[in-house]
Amino acid sequence: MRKPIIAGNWKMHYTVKEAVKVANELKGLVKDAEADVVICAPYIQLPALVEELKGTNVKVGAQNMHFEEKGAFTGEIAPSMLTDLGVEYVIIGHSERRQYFNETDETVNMKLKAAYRHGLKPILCVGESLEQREADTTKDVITNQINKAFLDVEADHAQDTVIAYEPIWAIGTGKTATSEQANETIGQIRDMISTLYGAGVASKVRIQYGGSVKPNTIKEQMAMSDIDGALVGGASLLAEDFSKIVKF
Ligand SMILES: O=C(CO)COP(=O)(O)O
Repeated sequence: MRKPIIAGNWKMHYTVKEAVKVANELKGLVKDAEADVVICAPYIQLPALVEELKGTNVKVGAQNMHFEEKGAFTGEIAPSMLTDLGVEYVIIGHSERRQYFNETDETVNMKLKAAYRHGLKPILCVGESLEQREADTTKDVITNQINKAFLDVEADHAQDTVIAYEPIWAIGTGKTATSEQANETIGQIRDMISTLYGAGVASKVRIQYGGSVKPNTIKEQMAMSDIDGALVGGASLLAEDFSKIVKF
C-alpha cells in the first residue's frame, strides 16, 4: 500500500510574512492528516517555513535547485544550501521550468542525481502539452521524459522518487484531466518504471496527479487505482482549501 502524498507548489507567491501566516494556519488544520504533506515554496521563504513547521507533519520543499555543488552560477541555489536549512523535498523539472527557463531532460537528470546525492526527496514532474495530447503522442512524450530523467539512476533511488504527472494543458487553466485520463497516463508511467526497474519498484513508487486539483476534485482522483497523491498549485495557496485536499 502506497502512502498518499499531497504537495503544494506555491510557485511565485507570497512574501515571507504571508507564507508564515498560511503555514501557521495550515499546520493546525492538517495535523491529523493520513497523507504525507509538503509545501514547496520560493527559496527565500524556506528558512522561515522550516522554523514555523518544525515538529509538525508538514514538510518543506524547494521548487528547483542547481545540480552543481557550488561555483560561479549567479542567482542559483545549491542542493547543500537546501539540506542545511532542513528542506526535505525538491521539485525537479516542473513544466514551467522546462518552458520558461530552458530546463531540459538532461538537466532534469543531473538535478535528480544531485538530489539523491544530498538526500533530498525529489518530486519529478512530467507531462505533455495540449498539442502533444491532441496528436496522440502523450505516451511517447512521457516515455522519453521518464527514460531520460532516470538515466543511470539506481533502483533504490528511483523507488523513493515521487513522480508528478502534470499535463501542461491542465495547469492553472481550470481544465482538469478527467480522473480516468489521469489514471490511465499514471498507469502507463508505472509501466515505464516497471520496464526500467521491475514490478517491485513500480509498485512502490508514488505518482501524483497535478493540474487544477481542487477540494471538489480530489476525492474522485484519489479513488483511482494508480493515483497516489496530488501536486497542487493555486488551491494550495489558502490553508483552508489545501487542508481539504490533504484530508480528501
Ligand atoms: O503546476 C501545478 C502544480 O505544480 C498545478 O497548478 P494548478 O493547481 O494551479 O493548476
